[in-house]
Amino acid sequence: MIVTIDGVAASGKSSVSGGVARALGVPYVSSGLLYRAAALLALEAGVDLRDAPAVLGLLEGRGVRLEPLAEGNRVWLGQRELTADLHSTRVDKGVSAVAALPDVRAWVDAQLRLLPEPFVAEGRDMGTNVFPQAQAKFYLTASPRVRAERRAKERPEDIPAIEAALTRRDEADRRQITPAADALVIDTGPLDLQGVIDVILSTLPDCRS
Ligand SMILES: Nc1ncnc2c1ncn2[C@@H]1O[C@H](COP(=O)(O)OP(=O)(O)O)[C@@H](O)[C@H]1O
Ligand SMILES: Nc1ccn([C@H]2C[C@H](O)[C@@H](COP(=O)(O)OP(=O)(O)O)O2)c(=O)n1
Repeated sequence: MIVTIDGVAASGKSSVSGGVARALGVPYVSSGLLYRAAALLALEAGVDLRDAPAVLGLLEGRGVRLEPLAEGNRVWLGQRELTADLHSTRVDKGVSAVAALPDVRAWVDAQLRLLPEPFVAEGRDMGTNVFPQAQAKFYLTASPRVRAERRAKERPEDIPAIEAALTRRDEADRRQITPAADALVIDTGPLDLQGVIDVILSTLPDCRS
């Protein structure tokens, strides 16, 4: 069983996926962390974020691995854990450039398709491109202001700066942010986290374990 939860930046994908996955008793898979790892490695190596062969070389040559645990995803570079470094403002700024590279997307997709079912997968194109066969698909939205207010609790910048950066990233990611035709689109603006999780679980009665 695969459930996909896609959506725009800071719409609640990873928190909601974690809650849904816990309720189902399965792991969740945070695909964006692999794009974030690609950006972090390129930034650390001083590689141009648009240089596909160089970025791919960093990913393939150095053993980047996603560990999709039920309690939270971790990313490893050999023995070094990258997880804590993946949500910095500089990675936020650089990640769309590496995510636009078709070779990097193909590498991420291949990693994800190797994972054993069942799981909840979250990102941008889980329901459209990576797991079109998923049993249930959701797409989370919220206005840039609502998302910025949520993110302001996790980032040092103020709400207008975060809102501007989110809007820029929506624009940069626009190719990847089309909901699957068979996804249920949920505006999370009026809902709290548990409210979103409950909407999803209420449509999944047969998938509960
Ligand atoms: N429906 C919601 N109501 C209030 N806060 C939320 C909601 N969904 C997510 N959040 C909070 O917003 C922030 C961004 O959520 P996150 O799951 O990281 O989003 P994404 O994975 O889409 O970037 C987190 O601090 C999270 O707790
Ligand atoms: N399946 C995916 C997941 C993420 N991406 C890209 C788009 C985003 O700008 C970055 C980071 O994604 P992530 O889900 O971690 O970012 P947010 O938490 O939504 O801010 O990666 C993608 O292109 N395809």
